[in-house]
Amino acid sequence: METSQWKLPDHPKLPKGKTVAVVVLDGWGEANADQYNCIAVADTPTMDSLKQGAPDKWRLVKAHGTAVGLPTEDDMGNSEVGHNALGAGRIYAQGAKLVDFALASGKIFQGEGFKYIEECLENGTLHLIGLLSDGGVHSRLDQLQLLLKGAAEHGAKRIRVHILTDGRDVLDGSSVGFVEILEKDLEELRKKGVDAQIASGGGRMYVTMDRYENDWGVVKRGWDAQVLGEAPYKFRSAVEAVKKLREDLKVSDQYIPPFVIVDENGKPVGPIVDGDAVVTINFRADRMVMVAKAFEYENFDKFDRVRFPKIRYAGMLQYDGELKLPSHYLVEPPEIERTSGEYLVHNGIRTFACSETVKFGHVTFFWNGNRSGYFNPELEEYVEIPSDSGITFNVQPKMKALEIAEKTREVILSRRFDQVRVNLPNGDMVGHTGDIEATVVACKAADDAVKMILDAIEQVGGIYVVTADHGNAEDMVKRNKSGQPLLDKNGNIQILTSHTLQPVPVAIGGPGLAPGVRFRKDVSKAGLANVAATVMNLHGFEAPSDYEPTLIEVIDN
Ligand SMILES: O=C(O)[C@H](O)COP(=O)(O)O
Ligand SMILES: [Mn+2]
Ligand SMILES: [Mn+2]
Repeated sequence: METSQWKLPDHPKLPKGKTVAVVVLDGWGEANADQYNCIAVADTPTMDSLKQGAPDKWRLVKAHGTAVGLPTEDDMGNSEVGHNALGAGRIYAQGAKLVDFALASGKIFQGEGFKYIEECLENGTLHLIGLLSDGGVHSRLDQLQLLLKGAAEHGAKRIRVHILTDGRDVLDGSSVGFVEILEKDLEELRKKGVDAQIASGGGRMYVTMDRYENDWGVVKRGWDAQVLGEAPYKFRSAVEAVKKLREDLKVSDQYIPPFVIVDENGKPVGPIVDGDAVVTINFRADRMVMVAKAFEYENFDKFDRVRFPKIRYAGMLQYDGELKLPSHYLVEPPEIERTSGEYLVHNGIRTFACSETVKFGHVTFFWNGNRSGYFNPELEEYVEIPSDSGITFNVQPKMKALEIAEKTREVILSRRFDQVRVNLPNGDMVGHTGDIEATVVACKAADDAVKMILDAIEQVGGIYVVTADHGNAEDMVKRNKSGQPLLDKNGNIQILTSHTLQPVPVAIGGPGLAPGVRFRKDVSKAGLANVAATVMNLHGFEAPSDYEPTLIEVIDN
């Protein structure tokens, strides 16, 4: 786009030059207070005081389902679609939906990506690697089932599936059932003469699915099992593997150690070798970028791959548009362009973004439409506070909230930036562990961090926008349709480790907020995508006309 096309019109009423802090509390939804609502249980005076501003300065917006480009209203929100919507200001059909379309129409098998791997199907093995659940956040089992069927119809003679068990976007313990369903499908394929089997597995948080280069050891464990056929545990069947490892090691689905499936002679059934095809079946980007690098890059120094087989590799989607990674993929990713961050930088807004490693890409990569890197390094600075690695965050529920807030405060007080954007991960990362007590501590830590940031905004006469990307910590129990907690067969409540369908708050304020600014009453169906235009207004600009409408209006006093 030409420089002149990036120019945003001045807002008729709102001034420029105010520091705007945009704070995203990850996994912070709104729900009725009870003992499983960790936000309500926690001491959160700052967020409570923002709520007092309703309806003019505090409101709820939708953060799940079609409001963020997901297939149905039963789809919970997630960080990718949430931050995409917050940053892009428009609703894009997201990966989950695009893959559904491509499979339903059969176009997936006509595209460049499938044609590329198809060449290996005659003589090589097709390996499918990915998250095995119906969570719909990173992947979906029904999509894998359709891909398996279609691949066999298009000539795959030997298929190996490398599973990653979930328990994070779905209930812990549900992985056994998903493996059983997959095994049935593979058996059907075998009856049709396709040599199809599960070859390896492991829990998603311990094997393969690391993100933002927090811990390459995770990807290495996956590589060893999937490519080299080496793992500390060997089983004849994946159902047995998952059941036994859960029981013997007392681990949850997310943390099952790597295992390989072996034949009657103890030989791994499916290492990846020269001439094979590999497809990573997840549509979501963040936790696939690292493994994609391992499969795609000739020069790679993150761990010793031992063997780098000559394969044809494709992603379900292209995971990083800037790096063009991977170079082959089955489905075109959403083309998220002209994000608010890019516009604002073109209009001279000096931008700072910060989180700790586990969410760093959320306020940079996802915010900017799945694009890594700066738009203009002279105007932007992105700071990553290193996360602890190798731990589950219930043992450190405060995570790096204090460090993020301190850095943000320092940057606000320096007045070097016009927009200061942060993600506070606690409610989400600790919520995913299912540890209710720790999640309460996490929510308080996030609230403390918000306070520090708002205090700094107060000092510089700035403006704040506090919001969240989807729910998590506000509901930690699986419920029936009438909202009652569900019990398992032993009478214990079923802990909900996943996100929720709840709306999230948006709060505005600060001494720099022009008098007369308040939330409009006429955008009742607002979602996260309405936040971008709102933030642009607070910087003194009108949003582009195709953006979702702003949430605010200015009343003449
Ligand atoms: O990747 C994860 O950790 C979960 O599947 C979703 O969490 P996020 O969408 O908040 O990152
Ligand atoms: Mn999130
Ligand atoms: Mn999450």
